[in-house]
Amino acid sequence: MTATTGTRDGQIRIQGLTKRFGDFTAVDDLSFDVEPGRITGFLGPNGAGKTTTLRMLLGLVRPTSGTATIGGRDYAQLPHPLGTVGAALEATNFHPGRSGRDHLLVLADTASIPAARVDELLELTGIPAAARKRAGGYSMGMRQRLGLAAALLGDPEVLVLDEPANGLDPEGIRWLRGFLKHLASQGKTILVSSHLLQEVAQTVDDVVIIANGRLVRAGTMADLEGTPGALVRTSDPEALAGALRVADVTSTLQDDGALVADTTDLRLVGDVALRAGLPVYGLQPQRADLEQLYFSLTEGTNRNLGDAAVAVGAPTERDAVIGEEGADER
Ligand SMILES: Nc1ncnc2c1ncn2[C@@H]1O[C@H](COP(=O)(O)OP(=O)(O)OP(=O)(O)O)[C@@H](O)[C@H]1O
Repeated sequence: MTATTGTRDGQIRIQGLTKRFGDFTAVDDLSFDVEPGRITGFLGPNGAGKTTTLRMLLGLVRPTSGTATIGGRDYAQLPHPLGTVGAALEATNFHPGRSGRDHLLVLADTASIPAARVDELLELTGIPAAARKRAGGYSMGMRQRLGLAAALLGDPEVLVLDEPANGLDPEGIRWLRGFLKHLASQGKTILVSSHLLQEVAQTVDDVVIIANGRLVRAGTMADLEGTPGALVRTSDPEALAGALRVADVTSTLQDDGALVADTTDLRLVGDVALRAGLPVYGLQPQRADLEQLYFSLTEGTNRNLGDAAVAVGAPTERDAVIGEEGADER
């Protein structure tokens, strides 16, 4: 593959990317861009093809067709891979007898990165003391932080993180959010996968949603959430809709009888109702129901599980699947 034209430094460009395993198409003609200085959520149900896409981007799996480039180059063509892209694909199992710090020191040494950088990153990821203990007893959250520190060793302009919030407690998720926002504010390109839109909704600027290996939505989080409105309940919603129209506010009647006015000005809606002599039983800001929206975009597309399992969110067979990967890639 050759360099793609029209891409900027640090921009990820996925174009017509396809991966077939035998008869099975895991990633199907996928195209999207990921921009520097922004956090992009890469979303899809279990088995949608996120990890396979990330592995192609990182040169770990060969695409059947299409390209996945960073700053216009394939991973294999990057002159300084560690300084260009850092990745944490899954919470790695570190050598149990070695400390996390020693693990990073080995990685740093092979890339001629000074040891001081390791300690700097352990501070940044909040594990300076814990990382001196044997990795055998590390929690999932601890392994996630260590994986993040490893990804940042070469101070890369692009960061690719597969389900980084897995295993983090609420405080850890909050910390991760702030940390990623800080890195994005430095101009880094950050691609974060998750199978839950709500988990990343407060973190990401952009979203790329895939299902069955295909793109179903790409855009800003703000666009996905839509324009916020005001949800109002009254005795005669039709009459209130008419009164709002006179005040230049359009509204939509929901199935449950509530009216959603196309404005964030709750006071205006209350005043209009008062002037129309209508009682207000409830008045609140209305935002998109992200869970419902995400479900409607990806409904029934979990390819790792049967339909019943999708409905109850049962654990996945991903580990077994990933274990098989080597066979195909030899
Ligand atoms: N080596 C392989 N051989 C055969 N099928 C594979 C292989 N690797 C992945 N798959 C299939 O490709 C699909 C996509 O898997 P992938 O791990 O990329 O999904 P994902 O979106 O990352 O899901 P998860 O959230 O569970 O990690 C899965 O349904 C899986 O069964």
